[in-house]
Amino acid sequence: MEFIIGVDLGTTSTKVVLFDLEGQVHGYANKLYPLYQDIPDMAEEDPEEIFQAVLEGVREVVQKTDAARDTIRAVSFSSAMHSLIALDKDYQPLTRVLTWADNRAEQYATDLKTNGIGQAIYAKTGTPIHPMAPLAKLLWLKAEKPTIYQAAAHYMGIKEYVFYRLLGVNKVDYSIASAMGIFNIFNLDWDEQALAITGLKREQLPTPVAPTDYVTGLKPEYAQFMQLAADVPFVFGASDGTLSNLGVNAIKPGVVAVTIGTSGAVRVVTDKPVIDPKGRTFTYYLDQNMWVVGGPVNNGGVVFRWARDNMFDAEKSTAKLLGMDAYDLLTDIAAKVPAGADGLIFHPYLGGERAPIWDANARGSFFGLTQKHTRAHMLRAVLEGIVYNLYSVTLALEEVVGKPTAIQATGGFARSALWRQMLADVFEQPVTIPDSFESSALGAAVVAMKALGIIDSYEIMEKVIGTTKTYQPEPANYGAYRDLMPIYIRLDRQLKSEYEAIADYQRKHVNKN
Ligand SMILES: Nc1ncnc2c1ncn2[C@@H]1O[C@H](COP(=O)(O)OP(=O)(O)O)[C@@H](O)[C@H]1O
Ligand SMILES: O=C(CO)[C@@H](O)[C@H](O)COP(=O)(O)O
Repeated sequence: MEFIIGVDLGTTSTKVVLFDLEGQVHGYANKLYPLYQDIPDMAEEDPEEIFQAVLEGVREVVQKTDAARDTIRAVSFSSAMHSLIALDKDYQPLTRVLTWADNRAEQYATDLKTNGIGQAIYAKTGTPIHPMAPLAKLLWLKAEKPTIYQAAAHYMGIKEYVFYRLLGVNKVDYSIASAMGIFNIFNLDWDEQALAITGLKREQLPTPVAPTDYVTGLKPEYAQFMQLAADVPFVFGASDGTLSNLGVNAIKPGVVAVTIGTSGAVRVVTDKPVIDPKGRTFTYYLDQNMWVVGGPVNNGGVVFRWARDNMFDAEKSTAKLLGMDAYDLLTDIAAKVPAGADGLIFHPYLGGERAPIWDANARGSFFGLTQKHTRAHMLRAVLEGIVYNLYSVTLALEEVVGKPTAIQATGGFARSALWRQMLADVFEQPVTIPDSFESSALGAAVVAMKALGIIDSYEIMEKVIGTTKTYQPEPANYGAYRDLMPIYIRLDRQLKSEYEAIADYQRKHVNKN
């Protein structure tokens, strides 16, 4: 039997999955690392920790399974988008990884929006103007970290860094490049205007290549450590979001992929870039004539993680004693509360928010608290709030690409039966979820199949997606959501004017160092 390894560089962990050529999973490793958020708006990762996670994850998967090293046809990559590392002339990092969740470049994104340059650049790059993107991060480095900016000979994202360390190449796939805010999606090259305003020379950036491009020449020490043949092809692959659409087979018109990982997103594939006159949606490259259009949210599973770590310490310890995953224990607790959390509404904007409100100053809140509400209600409201938010993104996306005909979902949230059902209930539409929810890693493996000529089109997804389950909306639940959703959306608008004030307060008074 032959295998392909799919590696997904996520925000808080790297997943390594061993697939056979039919898409069946034969091995899995998940290596966690911290997201450093020491001060408000900061969200960094350590490139070395991620590199080690890749080495150890691949080694574990190869060792644990009976995959002899010569049966591995390729290693292919998926990666979180928008990451940026500045490096010196010897390719030594001068910064940690600035991630999509890092909002420190907020002012530079706002300036671009107000002076009109932003809209012009968005129309060519397809990346919404926002601190998430390297475009704004570069302007922030230039203005606020001049020593680093002056010393930086190279800039790259985390996937490019991993490739550079493993194979000594400096290339970026079109998909990751198209999420940087400085890449012209119409000629698949760096955008001159974006280079001019950031002051970058194209030599400072990796060479753009197709996701199906690959290289060989793994450095001997890493080949030995990961127990891989030195000539195994490393396929560049693409971004996690675009690959996730491929991995859940949401590639036909109208089929929407909803992801809740650390972040979240709602996406649909189109045959050409779609530019929203209001600048609210992204268009990222997946393949020739395949573009992924959608809205990203900051506040996906990371908000459940916050609730677990800050409100449920005792339950975390109990879960540990019982040998259970704390998330499972917590979703059991939330399941005991009725749909709608007895009228408690939670806005999940702990990390500011991108789609649908595009406001980095947005902050979270509970609304409707009474004496009746318990921590269990708050927990259920947290899970519901994350889904309400994604539903509002879907409504906004409808304006740009039309109504969804089917919904496929994926991401860490899919481990919870309660959360899966909640998605179908809030959306009031059947939701299909593959049993194997590592859809970005599967997408990466399928890109490798195309790269190696094993398949010639992505039509194969129908077969390799494996077993799926469809969740039907439950009438006993969706009545509550129908009533609460309009209140959630109205509140959103009413709170808007206060977000800036509270965010300003926090920037001035909370953890200033
Ligand atoms: N058993 C579980 N039940 C519910 N949610 C879970 C469970 N395990 C993980 N999650 C959610 O999935 C999120 C991680 O998603 P995942 O897609 O694995 O991560 P990444 O964004 O790093 O790729 C966590 O923050 C958590 O909210
Ligand atoms: O934020 C986005 C895209 O805008 C995400 O697609 C990131 O790329 C991170 O993904 P996860 O780690 O949350 O899965």
